[in-house]
Amino acid sequence: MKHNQWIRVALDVPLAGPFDYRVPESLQAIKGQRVLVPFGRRELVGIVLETIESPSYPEDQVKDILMVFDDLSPLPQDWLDFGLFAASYYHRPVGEVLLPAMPSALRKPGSYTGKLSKGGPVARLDRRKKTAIALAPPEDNTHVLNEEQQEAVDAVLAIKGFKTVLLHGVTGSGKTEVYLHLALDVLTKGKQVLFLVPEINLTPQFEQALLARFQQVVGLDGIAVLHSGLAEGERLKAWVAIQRGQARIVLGTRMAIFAPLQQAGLIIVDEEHDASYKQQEGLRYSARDLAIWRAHQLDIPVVLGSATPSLESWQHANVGRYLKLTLAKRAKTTYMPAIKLVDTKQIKLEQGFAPVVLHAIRERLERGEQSLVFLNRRGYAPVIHCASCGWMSQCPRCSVYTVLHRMPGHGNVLQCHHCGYYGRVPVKCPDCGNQDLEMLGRGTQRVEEYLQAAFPQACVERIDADSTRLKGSARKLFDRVHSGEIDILVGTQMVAKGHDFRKLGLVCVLNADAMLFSSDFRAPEKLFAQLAQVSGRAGRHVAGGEVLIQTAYPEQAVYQALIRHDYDTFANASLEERKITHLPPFSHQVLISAQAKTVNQAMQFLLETRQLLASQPQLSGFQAAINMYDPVPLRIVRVAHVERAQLLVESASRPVLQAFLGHWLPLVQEIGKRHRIRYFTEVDPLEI
Ligand SMILES: Nc1ncnc2c1ncn2[C@@H]1O[C@H](COP(=O)(O)OP(=O)(O)OP(=O)(O)O)[C@@H](O)[C@H]1O
Ligand SMILES: [Zn+2]
Repeated sequence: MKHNQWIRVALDVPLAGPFDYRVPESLQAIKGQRVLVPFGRRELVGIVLETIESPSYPEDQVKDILMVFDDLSPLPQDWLDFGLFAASYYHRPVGEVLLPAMPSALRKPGSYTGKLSKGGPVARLDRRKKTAIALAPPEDNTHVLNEEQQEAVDAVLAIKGFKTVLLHGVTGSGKTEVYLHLALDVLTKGKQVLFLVPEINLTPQFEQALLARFQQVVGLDGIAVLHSGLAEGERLKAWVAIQRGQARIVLGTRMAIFAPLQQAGLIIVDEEHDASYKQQEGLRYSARDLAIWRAHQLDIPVVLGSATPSLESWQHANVGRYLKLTLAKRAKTTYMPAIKLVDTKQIKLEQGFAPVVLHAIRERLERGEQSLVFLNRRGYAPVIHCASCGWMSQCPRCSVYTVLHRMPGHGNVLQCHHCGYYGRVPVKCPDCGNQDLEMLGRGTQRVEEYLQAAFPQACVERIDADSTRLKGSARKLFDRVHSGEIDILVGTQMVAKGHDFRKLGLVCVLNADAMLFSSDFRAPEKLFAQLAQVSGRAGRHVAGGEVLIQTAYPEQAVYQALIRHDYDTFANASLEERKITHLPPFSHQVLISAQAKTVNQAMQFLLETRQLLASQPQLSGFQAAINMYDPVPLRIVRVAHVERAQLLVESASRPVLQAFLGHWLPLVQEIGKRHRIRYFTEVDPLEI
């Protein structure tokens, strides 16, 4: 047999490639294997994409690969194809998709070369003593499915091959139980289940449920968890178990969509509407959208679950492209919580609280029930201000205010939520010398402090990005909520979704209006989802759940739909508006965001790229079908001394938009090089 001499390799470098190499006689390299190659002055790990007849540049310039790693079986063809699809859809080099998907130990040259490598990371992992001790599985509370749940399970099990299912179940309707029943069926057929959740904080709750239900079926090593909070070794262990087919259930956040599954039978995407499925840097992918492509590729069903589906998914279900299944009732209490609007125009607030809200918290305390105070703003106060001259605490690097934080042991600091800047709190106004600086507004820290003072007998805790910075601290806090130890919980969106708190009777929402007048066309959709989710934490196990939303605009449609628990009407009306205004899901969008020293430079670059549509003959065919908006500065124009502007491109047809990008983006890249400007491309942006 002829020695296959030439291979094409995916490398994690920001260049288009292709990268071709020679395989010396002494080595064998096949598709899907990882290889060590020289690249410039460095050595890199790459993935063999294919063997080729001849390289795409002169043979004498082609270098030899240095090593082949065969400590794992080659990555499967369908995994490579999946990466190639994602790369082409999001217009990124394939190496930037495939390599970052893997644990770093498998793509670092250092883990295979040098004295300490000892046969590479997989061998080291295998040699390590198996420490997994079979603990008794956690208590399982399997439920007999109610009628709605049973119908949903039956409908999914009847599917042959690929189908997207939208499971629209109100909060607390028992979607998890449906997922678990589906998973059991798939596992008994010997297939794998991929289970995506939006947030790391939700993984322990689901991991417990999966262990309880399936540890006997698949063994302790049969469940692998993948998320960005894992230590490197844990991530490697999970990856190896998945690629070897030992892990039967893969639970993870968005990154888990790139798991090298061996025999997948079902993909589940819980809280499919959640923006956390969108990666906001590097490869800006949507794990929800990729899950649908992956299921299609593997010819298996994919279940998207939500109480408040994204309007994209809702529209697909309305026209019959997705199978819509509904859970209209709560599983335990059968009652939805009563949602009431507290009109703040009429009343004087006490530290941001309406008297009825404080009264309601007191009542729940007396009954031994928990209350959740939801406020999407962390820190102590959003800004400090001088009443005599109007000075405000502005970030020196960004066009935003710095937020006052109380740092235990460090006193007060001003912190920028955009660039990470820290500064001292001035003792007097830097402009006029006035010594009475005021705090404006309130964040979670200030609310926590006030509630503790107002209810000294209660256990008040705060869950937000600050209180959970240390590894494991979020889990501890959530455990304390579940155990009932915490009486009043103050939290940001971290606590709003997915959690099944048993003793929580009351939810209070403080600053909902902040999102009401955003320029983003998705703002009402997001607000409805967020409020419905946080409301859904109330009264899941006890009757009499109540939600109090403080607002100065109770007549707004989004609030009116919310108090009636009427997602359907809200979603359909929103879709009508989107249709008239040609917005997604009735059009498809791509965003180019440019960053420069001055916003003018960024705008100039975008204007030039915009003009290509009219000036380049090869783009003229697209003029009728592509709509380009005027470039605009971002709402927060400067972050860390960099100014930003964006250009939105739109088309009614996804394939036309994709074809256009294929022609246009290489020209954009040339202009970018000429202007020496940093920019990124985002297909299907969620925030505009
Ligand atoms: N058939 C059933 N009978 C009784 N209780 C059930 C049944 N199914 C589920 N439950 C219980 O109902 C509660 C809510 O279920 P679950 O957390 O799955 O809701 P969910 O639909 O995921 O809600 P959310 O969208 O708010 O996350 C859980 O405590 C669960 O154990
Ligand atoms: Zn800043």
